Amino acid sequence: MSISPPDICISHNNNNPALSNKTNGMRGGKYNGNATGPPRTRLERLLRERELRKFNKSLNDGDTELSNNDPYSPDSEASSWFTDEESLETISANRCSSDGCERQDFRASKQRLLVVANRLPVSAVRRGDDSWHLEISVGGLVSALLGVKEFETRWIGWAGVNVPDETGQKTLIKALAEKRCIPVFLDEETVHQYYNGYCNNILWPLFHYLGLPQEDRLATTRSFQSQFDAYKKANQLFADVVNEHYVEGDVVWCHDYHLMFLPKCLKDSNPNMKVGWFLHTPFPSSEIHRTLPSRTVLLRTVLAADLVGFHTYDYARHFVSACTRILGLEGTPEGVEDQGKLTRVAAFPIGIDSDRFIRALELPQVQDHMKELKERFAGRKVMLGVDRLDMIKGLPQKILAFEKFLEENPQWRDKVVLLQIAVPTRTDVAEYQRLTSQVHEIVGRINGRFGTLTAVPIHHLDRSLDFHSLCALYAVTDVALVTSLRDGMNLVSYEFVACQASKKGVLILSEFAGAAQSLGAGAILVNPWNVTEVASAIGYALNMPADEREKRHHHNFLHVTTHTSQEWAATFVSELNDTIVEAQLRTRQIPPPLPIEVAVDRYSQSYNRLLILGFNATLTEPVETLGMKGSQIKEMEPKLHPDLREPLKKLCADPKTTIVVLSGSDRSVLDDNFGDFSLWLAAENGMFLRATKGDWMTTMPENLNMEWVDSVKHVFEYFTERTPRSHFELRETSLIWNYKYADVEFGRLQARDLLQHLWTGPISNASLDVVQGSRSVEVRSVGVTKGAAIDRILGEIVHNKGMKEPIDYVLCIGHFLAKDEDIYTFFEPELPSEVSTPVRSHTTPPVRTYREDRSMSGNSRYHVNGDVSQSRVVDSMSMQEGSSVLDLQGDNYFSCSVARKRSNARYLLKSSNNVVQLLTELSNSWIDNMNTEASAMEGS
Ligand SMILES: O=P(O)(O)OC[C@H]1O[C@H](O[C@H]2O[C@H](CO)[C@@H](O)[C@H](O)[C@H]2O)[C@H](O)[C@@H](O)[C@@H]1O
Ligand SMILES: O=c1ccn([C@@H]2O[C@H](COP(=O)(O)OP(=O)(O)O)[C@@H](O)[C@H]2O)c(=O)[nH]1
Repeated sequence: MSISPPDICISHNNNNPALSNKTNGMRGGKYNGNATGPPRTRLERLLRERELRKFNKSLNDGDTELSNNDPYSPDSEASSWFTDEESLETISANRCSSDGCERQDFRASKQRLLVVANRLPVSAVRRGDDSWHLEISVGGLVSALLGVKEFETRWIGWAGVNVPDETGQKTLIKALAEKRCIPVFLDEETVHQYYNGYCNNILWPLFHYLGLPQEDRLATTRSFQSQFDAYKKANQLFADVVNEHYVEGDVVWCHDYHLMFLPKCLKDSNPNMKVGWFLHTPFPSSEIHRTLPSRTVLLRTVLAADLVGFHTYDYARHFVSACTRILGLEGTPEGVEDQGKLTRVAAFPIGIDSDRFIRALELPQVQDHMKELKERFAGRKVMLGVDRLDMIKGLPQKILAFEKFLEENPQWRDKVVLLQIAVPTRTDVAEYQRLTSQVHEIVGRINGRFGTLTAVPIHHLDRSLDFHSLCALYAVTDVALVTSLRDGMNLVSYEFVACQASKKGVLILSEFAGAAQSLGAGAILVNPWNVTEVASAIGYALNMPADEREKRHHHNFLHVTTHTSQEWAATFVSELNDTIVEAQLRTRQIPPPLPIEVAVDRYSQSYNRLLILGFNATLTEPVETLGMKGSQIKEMEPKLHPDLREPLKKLCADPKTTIVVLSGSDRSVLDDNFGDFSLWLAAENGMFLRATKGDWMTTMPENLNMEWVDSVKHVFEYFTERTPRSHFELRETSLIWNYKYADVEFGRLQARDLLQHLWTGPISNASLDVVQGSRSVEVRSVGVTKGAAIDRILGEIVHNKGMKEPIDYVLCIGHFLAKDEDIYTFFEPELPSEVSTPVRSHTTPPVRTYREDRSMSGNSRYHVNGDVSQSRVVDSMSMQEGSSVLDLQGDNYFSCSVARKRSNARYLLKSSNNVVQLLTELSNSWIDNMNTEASAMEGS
């Protein structure tokens, strides 16, 4: 195959093709969106990345063909998992001289990838003081990652051995460097507490639904803290090694439950590092995860990553659910959001390097081995199990099901054999030792029961096989039996399918393995706990007609050969790169932090200031975790932040400052919290107003239609009854159903249902706004927004105070719903007139100017976008004729969102704690000014 030089140029300096706009010239790129411009959406970017990968693959295929005569070729005798990778590098270097620079450029642009996993692909065995033997490690994580060749990869991990001495460490580092591996040295005690203890005795069983250790529960409880400390310490050691080897632009890919702390450790030392985390085991239902004493911290540390991946959609869903239920965070279709920061969560089903298995079957030594096996088991059907000797693999259940099959089908007793490869694993953990004895005991019993002098029904091997023996075994098998009680994916099932192109044997697969979601259509799915069901599946498989076997095999073979480990890694890395691009775009849309000094300085230099303050989440204490804690009842009644009392009092006492608390809450809530301050209260989104010294008055437009209330109330009552811990409030101008203290997910489902009811029923013809908060649904009459109310409120205040000077400073801060953000634009001279809001009905256009107009009648009116506001006519004779009520001189306007990063406000304050700081500084600046003025007076 010849490959013409590509009309594609990948930037040398930029490792991420998604970021390079030079890739646009790609020939035949269907997804460029626009032929020359950069892709605009996330999907466009990802599709283009995919195209690019396909193109790169075609280049690699060219290399493979060229490499057939190469001594390092994967097909050659010298083939090993490492020489595969080395050969690619060698070929690339060799080709440079003959093939010109472009190919060299392509190679140079390979993304550097740091794979960080507890286990290195090789385990080290010490042969002497300075000599080491390296053995391939067994397990799906290693198999899959060794298939990944598209990147310039370094692997960081533990070599499975304690190396206390300096000579040993130095020589091992050198030996591993040849395999592109970098060791993390863990001492014996750390391995005991971190790996055997916390990882394999606590997290592993829990994530596989086996619960926390039951036996010797007290001892486990006592040792929990020390094991967890060791876990954190080990994760930090991994982070230290990553930091040592990290080069800017690298992608750091952390793997598995051993390293849940790692993303946080890495981001703490370098927030710009691209960090992904992938879990190879299941992530259990949040109900299981909730039992873990360190449940909160482990979720938080993982969320520090940019991208979090799982084998299946179910695991991803469970993780998001744990984050919403346990951390009280927002779960979105893209991932988990915390204060505007998104951690993307998605499913990336792993695969195998299928070509490697298919090619291996052609090798003479594999063919010879297959021949031997066929002769050895001639006249008998071969059933195969290949598992690490782990309780999650359901070995006792598998063997018992086979026993039942033999019991019920005597005609098969001398016609079938079960070959079970049981690879010893985690042998220092007591649970695994017990399992080994149990399996041996059952196998012995069955062989004694059904064996003859010349043959036994079960051949059980307590060891691992080399790659070629395994391939031969897969190829001669009639029925593979995978009965995991839970399994992240299970690559053995994939490998079996890859090796069955000629035999087309049957796969019996546990429905609790991740692989059931991808190979379920071709396999016979079973519940491994149901021994009777598995026994009858064995019978069905052994008797299956050839055409059915072929169909089933074909289906799975297609999947295994297209969803490869290369594809898996490339997709993950590409999405990780894109997540960074996306985060940068999002960051650009977030308002900058409020420059508090400037805001205070301008405040102190102005003469007639207006402060508009929201209440909930602005003047109240921040609530860290919603929905899980015992203090919910207290939180249900919003209370003024205690640290705000003093500054607020001082500000109220300043004659140059007018304060309005503008809230969605009803009047009694504002009365309770602010009754003893001297300020203005605007309740129910500004529909009611009072100076604290006076009575409530309404600012409601006169023709507000409230006929809808009863019918909406019925719907709200219905949903409140059916959603524990939800409640609704009936206000004069709106109805709000709140599920902030209910189960978040159930609340959200109910909210969806409720909206459906409303839109198809009571409000289908009414002129209403339906405003969806993050945990609430509010129905309001059209025109009930804070922005719409502010002109009426302002009119009243100007009139009431007899203001003579225009307002020359406005500070407007709140945690307002998008619908109410029209308050910001009311004062904003620059913004475009369209404000996006998540409501159905038309919103009042934002107001650009606010000025008195006496030309229409004897009374003054306020201009709204050039039109005259119909809502209120104010007699403000006190203001000079024709003059503006507002004179903000451009920069004396500070609109500020509290904790909502997606906002039209000019600035952002992180939480109400920052509001405390701001108002304290404002109040002090006034006192400072007074003191200065007093001493000036004294001086004169
Ligand atoms: O390193 P060990 O403690 O000896 O254990 C071996 C590996 O076991 C687990 O493998 C998982 O990863 C596979 C590939 O994604 C998946 O198919 C399988 O279902 C999982 O059990 C473990 O997650 C790895 O970290 C271990 O290295
Ligand atoms: O004697 C053996 C038995 C198994 N394996 C490999 O171990 C991995 C097992 O992965 P799987 O995902 O099935 O389960 P895990 O052991 O990772 O839980 C597969 O790639 C097997 O090829 C091996 O190399 N030699």
